[in-house]
Parts: sequence; structure tokens; C-alpha cells
Amino acid sequence: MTNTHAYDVIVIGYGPVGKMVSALLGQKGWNVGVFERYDRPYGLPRAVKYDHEITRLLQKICPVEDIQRISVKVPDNYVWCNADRVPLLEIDWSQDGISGWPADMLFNQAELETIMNEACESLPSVDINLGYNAIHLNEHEDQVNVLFKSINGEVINTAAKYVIGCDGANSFVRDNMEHTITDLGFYNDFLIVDIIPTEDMEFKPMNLQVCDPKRPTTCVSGGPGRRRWEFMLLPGETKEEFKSEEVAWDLLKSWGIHPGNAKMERHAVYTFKAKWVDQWRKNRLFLAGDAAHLTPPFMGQGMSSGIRDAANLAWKMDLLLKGVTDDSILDTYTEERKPHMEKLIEAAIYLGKIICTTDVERAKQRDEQFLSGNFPPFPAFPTLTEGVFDRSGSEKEAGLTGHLSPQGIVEHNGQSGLFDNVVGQGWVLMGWNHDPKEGLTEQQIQMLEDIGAVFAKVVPKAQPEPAAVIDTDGTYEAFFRTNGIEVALFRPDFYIYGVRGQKEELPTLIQGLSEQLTQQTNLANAR
Ligand SMILES: O=C(O)/C=C/c1cccc(O)c1
Repeated sequence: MTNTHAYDVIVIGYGPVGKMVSALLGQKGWNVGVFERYDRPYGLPRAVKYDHEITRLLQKICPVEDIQRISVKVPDNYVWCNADRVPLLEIDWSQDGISGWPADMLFNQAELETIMNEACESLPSVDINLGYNAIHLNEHEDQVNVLFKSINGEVINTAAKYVIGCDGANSFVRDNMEHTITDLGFYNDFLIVDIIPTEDMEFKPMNLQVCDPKRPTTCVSGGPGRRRWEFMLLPGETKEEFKSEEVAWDLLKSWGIHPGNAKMERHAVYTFKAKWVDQWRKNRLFLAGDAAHLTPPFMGQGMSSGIRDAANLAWKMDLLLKGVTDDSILDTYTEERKPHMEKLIEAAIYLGKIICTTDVERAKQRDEQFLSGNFPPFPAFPTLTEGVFDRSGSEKEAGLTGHLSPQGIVEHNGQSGLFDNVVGQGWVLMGWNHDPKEGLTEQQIQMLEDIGAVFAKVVPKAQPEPAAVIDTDGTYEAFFRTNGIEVALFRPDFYIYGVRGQKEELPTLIQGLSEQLTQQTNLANAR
């Protein structure tokens, strides 16, 4: 065995979630050891959709042009229709999201992972090890040791302060963590078929669910130049029967798809599930993505939830490793992320219940319910409700915390573009038409600098000032005016930490953050 390889953080699993957390920690200079059991990229489609929040997170690590190149914007509604193709429900996926990106985009996962891999490879402190299977994990008070066996049989010993399991549904890290699971008992088998049309084809709407009890079928984009079908297995049908390419082609026939006009990229039977681990942290071990939760795909939020986990964990781990706060901040990881993910699973099951019925009578009742308008409301997209937020303001101010912050087009120092690229990212303290440092004590400014905050005085386009950030497209004016606020503090994962209606109240907001962070440290010191 070789000497111990020591890291700040070990990431097990190098899919999109592992790549995101590795890149974010690597950007901060932390030594990240990434270990992936496969020795080459998976290469085939899996997730196909992300939303504006995730695209903005990708913008943290990938060039905007690359993200644009691999994604396609949804042009119309996501339609849920019955067997007669009468719409039962339409969800608008075509809007512009507040994060500076289209609300929803479709992509090809292999292309996404290529650009995320480039981001990781460009970071000198990220050590990527492909073809290494985790075989043993030992947790100590001050570190974790993990043994990995390479595909060549070499065994290496590693150590890190923290281990993050981004290792999917059959997580090795989870197996080494005491844990309990909540399972909502939603199980449905679908044959997933990914194709590349070899001639021009038009699909309107772009994303369609045909809730036909004779064969519930999904027909969505698979990213630029690709399409995906999902065919539900009927009672009595077995996974085994659906293994062959012939069965997939046969099911595609009624859609006008055949080997003469399309190439089949992948076909596989998946069991959709709705379940999660109850605690995503146990001492020095963490779970993220599919290792922590599984959702039916109908909201297109499986990978997106995992990327949110990565972003949430990364900024907290960064502060902790910097020594600005204690590791009890990491308890807020499950506290913040789990309820959010649960609500998305709830929404996915709402949709799943519409399509996953093969009972003709029940489908008829469902149709009547939706067509008469007498159906339960579609769940609202969740915000973050618990954790590292300011709740000390007025009811209106506190009502904005935990929501996503906007990203607009700005001009600053002769550069023009999306705020995060032009001004910077991390904690962002923003003052509308005033310098947000005004009124803060030196100590408060120092604390904000210690956590890597960006200070931005944002001014309207009509009143430009040389050192200020110019609100080119009016995004920030709309945000501040509509909400009746003058200052806002945004977290590195883009959630609103807190706002104030009057700039004179900013010091209390910052004081609150400072106390929240030091409280974590004091709590730890007292233990
Ligand atoms: O990206 C995914 O994991 C799933 C996307 C998706 C979108 C729309 C309908 C589906 O059944 C899946």
C-alpha cells in the first residue's frame, strides 16, 4: 500500500453532483480528492433538465457560452394530456427565470459532464482519480480514512477532514453511516429510450406526457438534437421483457420513429422511486444527490436537487475550513436541503399520480376531475425555510429570506454581462443606489471580507456612476422597488440571507449574521 494521501475533503462519486462540489471547493483552494469507481466518463444520457437556479450555479464553474451551447430553452408549456390528447394540465416551463437564465432548459448529460470536468481539471487543488472503488472507511474524531482499490488492483490509503458521498443510489458512504430512510412507496417501472433523430423532426409541445392508461408515455427533449421517451411498464410486464432494442423500436413506431430516421443512444428500464435518507450528515460524513434522495423524474428535479446539495454544502464547508465558523454549521445542511427536496418529491408524485395509472376507470375519473377544473392545486415551487437566514426583520422582510435572489445584466468597470461574471460571486451585499458599506462598523466590514463578501452599489441605468454597478436591464430596480427594500444580503448559493427596507437598519442584519456564525463557533468551543 502507498503512503496516505491527505486531503481537506474527499468526494466519492464524480457525476454532476460530485463535480459541482469538487469544483466549488477547489475554487476556494481546498485540497479535494475525488474518487470515482468508473475509469471513464459514463457517456450516456441520464438527467436531461435543469432549471435557472442550477444554470446559475453552473455559471459559477463553467463558461456561459459552454452552458448555452449544451442547453436548449423550453419554448412552450409542459403538457399533460389524456389518451385523446386533450390537455389536463399545462405547466409553463418557457419563462425567463429570475436567475438570469431561462426558467427551464434541456441538456445532454455527457456534454454537461464534459464542461464540468473541464472546470474541475482546471483547478490545481482538485485531484481526480478515476477507476478507484472505495472499499473501506474508518471515521476518527479528527479525520476519516478511506481505502480505495484501483481497477489495476492497487490499494491506496486516504485521509480527509470530511467525506462527501456523491456516489449515487447505492452509496458506499451511506452504507458506512448509521441512517434511516423515509420511503413514500412510489414505485413505477419505465423503459427510458434516448434517441438522436437523423432527420429534421418537430415536436410540439417540446415536452409532453401522454396519460394513456393503455401505455403511459413521456416524450421530452433530451437536449440539443436529442429526444427522450419513457414508456411505463404495464401490470404483468417484466423488466426482462423490455431489455431488447426491438421492444424499444416497437414502442417508438406509433411516434413515427424508426431506425430509418433515428439512432437509439440508450434504452434501459428504471424504477422510479420517492425516498430519502433522514439525516444527510453523520459526524464527518455527508451525502449529496441520489445518495441522499431519489425522486420520480416528472418535475425534472433529480439532478437539480443534487446540484443544490453540492452548492449548499460547499459554501458552508468553505467557511468552516477557513475557521470563520464551526462545523455545527454543517448541521444546517440537512435542515435546509431536506424539506426543500421533500417538497419537490411531493410535486413529482402529484404529477406521477396523474400519469402512472393503467386502470381505465381511474383514468376516466382523473380526466373528469382535471377537465372540470376540480383538481388539487399544483404544489408551489419550494423556498428554503430553515437554517442560516435572517428572521429578525419585519414580517415582509423575513418573508423574502430563503427565496432565490435575482441575477441581471449589469455594467461595471467597463465590462458588461451577467452580474456574477462581471461583479463577482460569493456572499453579495447589495445596496440599491447607495454604498452598502455605509453605516457598517469596521468590524462588520472585516467580518464580511473574511467570508469573502462582494460589496455592490447598484444604480439605475439612467443615473450611472463610475464606480457603481449599472443595472442595465432593470432587474435590480424591479427587485428593490417591488419589494420596497434598500439593501439585501445574498448567500453564495444565491438564496436571500436577509433584506432591509431601510438602509439604516443594515448594521442589525450584519450583526445577526455575525452572531449566527460565531454562535456556531461558540457552541463548538463550549462542547
Ligand atoms: O432530468 C431528469 O432527470 C428528468 C427530466 C424529465 C423531464 C420531464 C419529464 C420527465 O419524465 C423527466
